[in-house]
Amino acid sequence: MTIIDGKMLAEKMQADLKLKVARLQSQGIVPGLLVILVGEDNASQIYVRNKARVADKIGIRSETLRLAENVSEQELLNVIEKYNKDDNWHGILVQLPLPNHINEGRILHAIDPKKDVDGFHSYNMGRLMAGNPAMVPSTPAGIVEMLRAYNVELSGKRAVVVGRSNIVGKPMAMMLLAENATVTIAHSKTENLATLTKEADVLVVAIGRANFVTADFIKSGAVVIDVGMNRDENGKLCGDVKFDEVSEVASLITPVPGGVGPMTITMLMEQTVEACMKSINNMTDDRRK
Ligand SMILES: NC(=O)C1=CN([C@@H]2O[C@H](COP(=O)(O)OP(=O)(O)OC[C@H]3O[C@@H](n4cnc5c(N)ncnc54)[C@H](OP(=O)(O)O)[C@@H]3O)[C@@H](O)[C@H]2O)C=CC1
Ligand SMILES: Nc1nc(=O)c2c([nH]1)NC[C@@H]1CN(c3ccc(C(=O)N[C@@H](CCC(=O)O)C(=O)O)cc3)C=[N+]21
Repeated sequence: MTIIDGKMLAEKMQADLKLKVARLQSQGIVPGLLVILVGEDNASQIYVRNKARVADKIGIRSETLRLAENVSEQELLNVIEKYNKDDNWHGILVQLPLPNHINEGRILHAIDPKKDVDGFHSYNMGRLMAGNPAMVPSTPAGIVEMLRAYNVELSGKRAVVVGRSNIVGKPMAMMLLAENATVTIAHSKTENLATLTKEADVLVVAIGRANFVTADFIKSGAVVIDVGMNRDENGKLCGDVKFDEVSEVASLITPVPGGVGPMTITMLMEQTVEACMKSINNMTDDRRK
């Protein structure tokens, strides 16, 4: 069994990105990422801090806009509109979850699809579904990168994705399909879940249930990707997969921490740089017109 080292792969990609950003900087261009955080959710605070740290390391200018828990939907929409128009910011990200009084869909739709570095706008979701992706969600994109780096064959293989959220499960299934895997999506209503997952050559678990997936869910030699970010009964960070026993059955497995998480952040940075480069090209195109 081999442990997929997401942290190391992420650091390697960050080093490449840093060079790319340095080249842009030498032309006087600095990619900018604006993160909007509403309220005081503990986990969100940590993720947002991690994003800012990685952005800084790569040379991306980032700012975290902190809004009060009770900010109105209209105020948040106004803020987004302001940054949509501001050419200094190439990426805009609204950290999820949002407080209940705010309609998440309405907020995500307000972000200019060109600046939607999370890939959550339905325009970008549609592009992914149509097989012509533009901005894509960073978690599944990072997983595809990891599978590629570890030479995991996907074409013709059985892939099972457990979880059907718009930010992980659904886009993950689309990306695996694009790699010619035979894809099944499972969720909380799925019957005989372990029988289904036992057929998977590649199993992606994104449900948010600490240590839910045990060795009896796993086909011998399967590749297991654990997206979960949970706290166990001792408050320790853990995934959706019981690592100790599943790693005995799997051929490749991601750990938590050090697996999917660092890749998520890195892909977000890559899309920010991408958005910046595209915006420059568009400006040049406009001048040519
Ligand atoms: N490492 C990273 O970069 C990231 C980690 N995460 C983590 O991944 C996990 C999932 O996140 P997210 O997709 O946003 O979560 P959501 O809560 O939005 O979705 C969870 C999904 O899991 C399904 N589910 C829940 N319980 C079960 C069960 N017992 N059996 C089968 N399916 C089940 C739900 O089914 P149904 O639809 O029927 O309710 C739902 O589709 C969380 O722990 C989150 O913190 C998330 C994003 C990035
Ligand atoms: N608009 C939006 N975009 C997101 O991408 C987004 C979001 N909202 N809301 C929440 C989820 C969750 N998420 C994680 C990112 C990094 C780690 C990460 O870096 N994890 C580290 C450990 C972190 C720690 O020590 O706590 C690791 O796995 O090694 C985890 C989870 C992004 N999300």
